[in-house]
Amino acid sequence: MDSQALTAQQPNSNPVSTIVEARGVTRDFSSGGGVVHALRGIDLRVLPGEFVALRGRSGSGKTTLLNILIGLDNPTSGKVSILEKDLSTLNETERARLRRESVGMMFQNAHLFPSLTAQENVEIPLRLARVPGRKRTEMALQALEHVGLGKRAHHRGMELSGGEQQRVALARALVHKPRFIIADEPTGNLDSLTGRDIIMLLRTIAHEEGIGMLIATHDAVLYKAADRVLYINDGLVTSEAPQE
Ligand SMILES: Nc1ncnc2c1ncn2[C@@H]1O[C@H](COP(=O)(O)OP(=O)(O)OP(=O)(O)O)[C@@H](O)[C@H]1O
Repeated sequence: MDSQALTAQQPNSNPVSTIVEARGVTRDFSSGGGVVHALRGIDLRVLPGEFVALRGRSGSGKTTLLNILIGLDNPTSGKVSILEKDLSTLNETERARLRRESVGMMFQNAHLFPSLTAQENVEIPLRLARVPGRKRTEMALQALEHVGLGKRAHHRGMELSGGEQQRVALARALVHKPRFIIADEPTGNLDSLTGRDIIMLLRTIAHEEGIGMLIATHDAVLYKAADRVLYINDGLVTSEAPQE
């Protein structure tokens, strides 16, 4: 492994008590001559090994919050830390590096390259982190084994079922051994049984590997499986369901 790939793994070994924290986070957008207060003072914390669901209606601010929590967008006010590092103290390059090294992401769509094999898809973040070829292959195969897809490693994205594609996406999110996984509706395109398998897999991995996971979802199975459910309503997060 080259020196850059080695440095890429170092932050993942520091012990921390908090994976991600938001304090007083607001986000205003200018829109049509007015201002939209998308987030209105959000406080939350995800601890190592916690599997947390984020529940909220369309337009409640989930995507805005997720983007801010991984430093893809800036809050209007308030503070966000990942692995106890205040994101406002990092420049764009440092944030991108923190994401590459410590954050895994999943979405409703697996976003695989259809003509690449499962293994090649999982190797993509390792290529970005400049992990050399043989090590890359070893890590990708290990991640695919981990999600129960060792036997599909050489199948192309387009030859896999929806559930298998989402497992490949999970292997890709896990391959660089992140500390924080953020997911936006990861079971949204799956039938309920396949969705349940993915949820249980995510939960087991969070608990066994101490990865903090925050999953925005409308999936009732996920609310039940979660260690905690956070509710987002009109730009505010609470631990109690809001009054309908
Ligand atoms: N770039 C933007 N400019 C103006 N308003 C925005 C922008 N992005 C989001 N908003 C507004 O902020 C609020 C929260 O949007 P957000 O996309 O975070 O909601 P969401 O909970 O993710 O919704 P969904 O579940 O439908 O994806 C909405 O009122 C939205 O219209």
